[in-house]
Amino acid sequence: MGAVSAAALLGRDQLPGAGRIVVKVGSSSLTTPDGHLDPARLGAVVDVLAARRAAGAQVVLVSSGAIAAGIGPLGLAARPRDLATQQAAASVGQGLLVAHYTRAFAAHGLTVAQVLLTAEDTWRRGQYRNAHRALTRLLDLGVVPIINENDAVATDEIRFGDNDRLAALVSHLVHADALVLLTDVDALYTGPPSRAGSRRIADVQALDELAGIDVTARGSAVGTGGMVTKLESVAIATQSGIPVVLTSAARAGDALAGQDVGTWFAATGRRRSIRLLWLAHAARTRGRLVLDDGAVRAVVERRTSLLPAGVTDVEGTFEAGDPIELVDGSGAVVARGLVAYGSEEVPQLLGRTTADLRAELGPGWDRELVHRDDLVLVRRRR
Ligand SMILES: Nc1ncnc2c1ncn2[C@@H]1O[C@H](COP(=O)(O)OP(=O)(O)O)[C@@H](O)[C@H]1O
Ligand SMILES: N[C@@H](CCC(=O)OP(=O)(O)O)C(=O)O
Repeated sequence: MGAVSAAALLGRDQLPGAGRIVVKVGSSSLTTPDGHLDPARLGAVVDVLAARRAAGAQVVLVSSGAIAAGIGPLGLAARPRDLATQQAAASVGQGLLVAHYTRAFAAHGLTVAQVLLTAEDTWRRGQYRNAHRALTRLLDLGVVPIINENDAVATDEIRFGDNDRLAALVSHLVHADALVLLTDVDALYTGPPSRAGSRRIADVQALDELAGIDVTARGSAVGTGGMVTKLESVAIATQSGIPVVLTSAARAGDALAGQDVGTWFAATGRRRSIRLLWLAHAARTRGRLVLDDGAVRAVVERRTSLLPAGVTDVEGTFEAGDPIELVDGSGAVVARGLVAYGSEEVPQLLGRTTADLRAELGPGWDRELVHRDDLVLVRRRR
């Protein structure tokens, strides 16, 4: 089966031929407003995916809904806001969610697997390899993996919170041919769908075309990121060569059949490092390094590593390997990177040449603060 496509799908009409797809379905498409699973709507999504499996495609399902499905059984009045209660609700809801999926897929003769991931599992090398190996083996065995974030163990700092970006990283992880984002609106609109005059956007060749559209309106009471995180997900996928279709769960069948529904986002880039995609679009940074003008030019124009000599200040608390921001003298972010030292070690290095540091502190202290392979530039608004 076409695990790694030679070339990206060029349009929605090629979707029926996709060999491996990742489908993400949001909480609002699976649950009732009073915090219970809606077996009819869940079953409708499963019917569409099972048909796709029967046609020979491999399908990975990224399903939200654990927290929303835990609200009713726990007798909560609304979606909890604090992390501990969210984790409790997710732990209750996740079991119910997978029980429903297991039954619904079994009715089509299909076996499912539950895979719970944290953000780090999608980009840290060791975890990434394990997740990749497990998922590809499951797909080869004909299983439908059902992925969710491991809400019960993810802390506030490392948590995605929404599954949109997780789905894009999973698409990269499994070398998907396409990502399908299913939500409670049938497409991306020029403004909030409820506002008169908002129009459906059918095709997006490059995300720059979306300047000016309004995605700020909050979504459903149970969903998390609204359209903002969906567009971040689209950026991650399309920039690494994976096209995206965004539509409603009710239109999933039509979308997978290649019909003119939803919004099609063309692939714009080629497959690239998942670590850098995560760093650019999904990582929560832990601190900042302030760069002098020479260091900004070196990093931005000459794409060099960041050396301690060009850094004037350090903010925040972080450990070696953590994501941080690189800012210029005015505080504008110029890049994001994985820092090679902890924040407690940095002050003694500032403004010093690597030769001085080696002479005074010893070998190992002359390494880059942020290596160029661990840097992504942030486009600055002029
Ligand atoms: N420009 C827009 N086009 C379409 N939907 C939008 C737009 N701006 C905001 N939204 C909202 O985004 C919501 C979907 O996000 P969300 O509730 O997080 O869904 P899910 O639970 O499926 O992840 C829609 O209900 C819609 O009201
Ligand atoms: N992991 C969480 C996902 C949170 C969530 O609501 O996401 P989404 O509906 O995709 O915006 C859960 O299963 O509840």
